[in-house]
Amino acid sequence: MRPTKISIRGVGKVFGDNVALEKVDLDLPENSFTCLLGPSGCGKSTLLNMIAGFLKPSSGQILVDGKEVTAPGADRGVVFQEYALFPWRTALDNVCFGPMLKGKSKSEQRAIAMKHLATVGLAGHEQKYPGNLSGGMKQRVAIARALANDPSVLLMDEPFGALDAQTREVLQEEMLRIWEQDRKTVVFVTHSISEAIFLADRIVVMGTRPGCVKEVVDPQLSHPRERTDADFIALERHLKHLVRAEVQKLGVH
Ligand SMILES: Nc1ncnc2c1ncn2[C@@H]1O[C@H](COP(=O)(O)OP(=O)(O)OP(=O)(O)O)[C@@H](O)[C@H]1O
Repeated sequence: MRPTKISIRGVGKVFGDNVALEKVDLDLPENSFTCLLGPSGCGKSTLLNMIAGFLKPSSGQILVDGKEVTAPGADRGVVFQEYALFPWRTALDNVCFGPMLKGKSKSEQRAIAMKHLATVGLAGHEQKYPGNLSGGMKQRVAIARALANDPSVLLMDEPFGALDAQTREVLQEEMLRIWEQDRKTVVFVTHSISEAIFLADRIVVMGTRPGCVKEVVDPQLSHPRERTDADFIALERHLKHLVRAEVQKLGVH
């Protein structure tokens, strides 16, 4: 049994009279790759933002390494769907930003940034500005930027949601390679059932009204996972059924 890295204990979140999440209990082991899957509005981003420390739970608590999360911290790197890069800084300078805030020297910043840009396949593109990078490349920079702080937890909110299908599959493979190399604890929000099965060793299916954990599935499939394998398809069918039931609860068909 791996030690628990992130412990979510009886967590609820209300926004005014909207109960976004109710009584969420989850223990995520160290080095695990968890996907939060579920229909729009079930509270995936809210849960991720609470782990990140951007939002506070209305009830319950979230612990990382046994310590309650009360604010954002460098131990938790975050990657959003909308790249969130500084357009006026080169790829290199975007990635240098975290190490700079940590007080690293210019040469250290550069060495760290070069290393992580190479990890995400962007060696040779360091001096390009975000405006001259494709969506996939921008997201690679965003991942490198998160990795440059050497967080032990990587929180990703639909990071590949804005990419075309082909680029998305390539980045999913890259993400697994990075995770296998680095073994961070990853929490990854997605709408895509196939993305969740491809990536995760734990899939948390969330339900709606109020947002909650509906089922936790640990795909026992070896990597690399093939989307055309019978086991992959069987799990896809099961998850589709679960998610569809939640969508139908919302009256959105
Ligand atoms: N800052 C906020 N203020 C008020 N309500 C909010 C806020 N953030 C989220 N909510 C509400 O909380 C609920 C959960 O939203 P959340 O964005 O976490 O869901 P989600 O599963 O991530 O959805 P999506 O897949 O569409 O991104 C929704 O009803 C949403 O309207």
